[in-house]
Amino acid sequence: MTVLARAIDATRRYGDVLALDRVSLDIRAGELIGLLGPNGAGKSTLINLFVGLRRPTSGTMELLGGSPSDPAVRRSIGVTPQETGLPESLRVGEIVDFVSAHFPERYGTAELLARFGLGDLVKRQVGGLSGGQKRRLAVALAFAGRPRLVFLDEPTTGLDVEARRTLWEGIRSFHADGGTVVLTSHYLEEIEALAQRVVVIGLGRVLADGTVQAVRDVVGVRRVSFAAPAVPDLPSIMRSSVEDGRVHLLTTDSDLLVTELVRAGTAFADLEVRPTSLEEAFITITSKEEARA
Ligand SMILES: Nc1ncnc2c1ncn2[C@@H]1O[C@H](COP(=O)(O)OP(=O)(O)OP(=O)(O)O)[C@@H](O)[C@H]1O
Repeated sequence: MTVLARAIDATRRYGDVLALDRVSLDIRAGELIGLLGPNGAGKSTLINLFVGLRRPTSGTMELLGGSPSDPAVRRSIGVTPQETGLPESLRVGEIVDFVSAHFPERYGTAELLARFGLGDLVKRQVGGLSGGQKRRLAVALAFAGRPRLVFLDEPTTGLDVEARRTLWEGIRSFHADGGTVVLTSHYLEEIEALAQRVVVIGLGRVLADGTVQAVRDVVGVRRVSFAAPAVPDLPSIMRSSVEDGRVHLLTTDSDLLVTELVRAGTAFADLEVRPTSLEEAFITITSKEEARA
């Protein structure tokens, strides 16, 4: 399969901060890739290197057979950064026309807006849009030049459920037409809904790269908590803490942990088992990585 973009041993430092640590990654034509990771993991930095907004401190980035710093190469990609500012006094249709005019190929304004559920807003001034509508417009603009490859940094931040689904439909239809998409998200649910391939980033490194199912197994950590006087010492506990008299245990196998608790005769009350937040799962995974490093 054709490789559209490639990171080869890419490292990026900001002063003392090592934001990306020798990342190698291929983005192949037709893929819909989710970059998943906690705050500060390095997702935006990786996107910024791919689209030529930053250069790697060491290593190489390739984009569409050339360099991301070449404007001619960048004309074939679309990008929505994490934060965008749109001119408030322009109308939605005018902004789409303005952005599209920079590209040799483009969607019709009405078609592009319809794809992202913004068809009724073509005459509306941007200043009069809701936050969610502005975000959808910013994402739609990444597609204005009929790109081969689109990078979306947290495209659905601030959107309600319905707006999020409309946006997903727009992304899916671009992908169904043969487009390639790389998007970042904190939400496992979003990645599951959209992506076939998930790349988990933590501490500037690729911690997992595979199908959604494979990665779900990686982050399949559960939190078992209960009231007890002391933290038990059991093999299936990955990490433990005590807060206000409650013991919190992280484990990949909550059934086994509860069995072990009972077998060990641990006195516990008010048992609760729930999925960890992605953040908690990542803390566990990345701390395991740190211990290994
Ligand atoms: N311009 C900068 N100057 C200094 N440090 C930076 C800069 N940009 C990013 N960093 C640092 O690099 C690390 C990676 O940041 P990055 O924005 O790539 O992470 P992220 O995974 O996109 O996070 P988030 O999910 O919060 O957007 C963080 O520690 C961040 O503080």
